[in-house]
Formats: sequence, C-alpha cells, structure tokens
Amino acid sequence: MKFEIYFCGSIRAGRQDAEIYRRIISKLKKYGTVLTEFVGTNDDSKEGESHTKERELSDSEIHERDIRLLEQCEALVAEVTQPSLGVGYEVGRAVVLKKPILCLFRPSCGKILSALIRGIHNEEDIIIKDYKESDLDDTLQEFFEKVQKMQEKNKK
Ligand SMILES: O=c1[nH]c(=O)n([C@H]2C[C@H](O)[C@@H](COP(=O)(O)O)O2)cc1CO
Repeated sequence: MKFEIYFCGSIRAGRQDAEIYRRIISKLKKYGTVLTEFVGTNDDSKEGESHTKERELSDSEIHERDIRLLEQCEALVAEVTQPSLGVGYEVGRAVVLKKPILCLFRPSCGKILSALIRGIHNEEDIIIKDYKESDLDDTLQEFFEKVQKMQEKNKK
C-alpha cells in the first residue's frame, strides 16, 4: 500500500501532543508518503523550531499550500485530541473533497470531542476512533485496508 497521506495535528492551538504526532507519522510511513510531516517534527520552542520554514510563509501562503496538499492526498489522518481550529477546518474541507478520513481521539485526556467531528463517523470512509497508542497499529492497518478497497472499487 502506497498512499499520499495528509496528517493533521494542532500547531498554533498548542504543541503538547507534538511527540505523539511524530510517533503517528512514523507509523503512517508504512502506508505511503506523509505530505505534512512538519506537523510532527519535534520542537522545543512554543511555535516550533520545525516551523522556521512555516514562519517564512504568510498565513495565506500556508492556507493555499495546505489546500493544494489536501486536494492531492488520498487519505487524511487527524489527531484531534488537542482541539485546533486549523485541524477542524482541514477535516471539514476533506469531507467536502470526499477523502477517506481517520480522526484519532484519546479519551484518556478527559476532554469531550466536538459533536461536529464525532458526528461525521459513518463506519465506511469516515472513521472517528477513540484510541490508545497501543491500538494504533491495528487501527491504521484496518483504515488503510479500507482505503485500498475503496480505491480498487472506484477503478472498476
Ligand atoms: O503554520 C501552520 N502550518 C500548517 O500547515 N497548519 C495546518 C496543519 C495543521 O494540521 C493545522 C493546525 O492548525 P492550528 O494552527 O489552528 O492548530 O493547520 C497550521 C499552521 C499554523 O496555524
């Protein structure tokens, strides 16, 4: 399986889960190319050393680049535990673009996921999954098998 994958995680809404994003991205590489690897790059500074390049771009350039990558991707995986306007927007745009979507939420954080995210689950091409890191391998495998099947069906 070799897909182009758009990964979403909080940036300006807080970098507390950046290390988890990095670990998810390294698992995603088994399934293809991660178009937004910078979301998981480890950083010490508040906005992130890894975003030095991002800082060279204007907000509208970041938005244009991300929409282009969203259109290009074959699947979107979002870590939605840390609430982020940018991630919510990306998920909404991916719904409109009819991309397969996997949203990953850790209930252990004590927060309650937005109904506007949990409510898009359809058991088919949009999966909203409560997870623990120990479940990730199985969850990703299951999701990308679905994506593969959908692509094969669409080719017929
Ligand atoms: O510099 C950036 N680069 C970028 O690609 N994004 C995208 C990717 C992330 O999945 C998402 C994070 O949004 P936010 O910054 O609102 O938490 O938006 C967001 C920012 C900063 O808002």
